[in-house]
Amino acid sequence: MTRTARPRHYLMCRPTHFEVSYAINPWMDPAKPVDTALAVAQWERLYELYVELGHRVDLIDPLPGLPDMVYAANGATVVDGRVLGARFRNAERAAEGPAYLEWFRARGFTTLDPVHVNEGEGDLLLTDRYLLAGRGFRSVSAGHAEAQEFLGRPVIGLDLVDPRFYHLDTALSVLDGEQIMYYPGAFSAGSRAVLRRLFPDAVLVGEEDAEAFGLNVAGDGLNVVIPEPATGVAARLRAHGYRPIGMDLSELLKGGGSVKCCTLEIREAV
Ligand SMILES: CN(C)C(=N)NCCC[C@H](N)C(=O)O
Repeated sequence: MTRTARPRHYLMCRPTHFEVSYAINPWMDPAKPVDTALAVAQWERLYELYVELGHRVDLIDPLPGLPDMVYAANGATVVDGRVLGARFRNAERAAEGPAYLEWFRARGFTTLDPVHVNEGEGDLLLTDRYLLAGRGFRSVSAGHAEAQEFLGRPVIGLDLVDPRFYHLDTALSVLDGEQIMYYPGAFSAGSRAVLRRLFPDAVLVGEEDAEAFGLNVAGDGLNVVIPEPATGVAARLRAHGYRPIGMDLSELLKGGGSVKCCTLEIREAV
């Protein structure tokens, strides 16, 4: 199958203040040392790769005291130029929502400051037809309803059941249009049945690749940027006509995030 790359518009946040000073997911261990300079260098390679691939990348200023702000995907959800702000479950990240929302407000986007918890594109992933919405660990069903009402896309709620895969974007990725890739073990039996029904041609990934954050990827329809250790995902993607590009984001993995987490997609009004 012929795949076509389409330039994307991303928002990223340099990990200037990155550290692991608290633990809100099973990957985080404040006792393990973090090399912030290495995190910045790895992040910069990701930024440069996006620019080389022809994507537009805007930057938001990192704020001291918000080490997880590098995970820009959690900062908002942007569809048709409408920006649904994030409301975080954990107090440690609460100030990130308003910071991201202000960035969009200052640039003239239509914004909504949400009432209910949703952790941006960490849990809300857009296909051509649906807004796939994770819940169970962070975002809640009322947050999904708020997303549907504001963004005008039908929400499909999906129950996450494995704490290692606490955000939807650790367990599922949208590769292009209606093509998704996911790790079935991260979902409840009912949600697996929903996914099979809606996406019979999905690419399925095993536990080892999911654990290597192989579903936390950013694609443009042809190129798919993936964490380097997810070699099984690379092979699956190649077999489906995509061009996987591996990146080393080992330091950012210590906070429980990888490629997709660092990448918020800005979908302008058409
Ligand atoms: C792929 N994932 C999980 C993300 N979209 N974001 C990473 C958030 C990491 C942060 N320490 C937290 O636990 O919230």
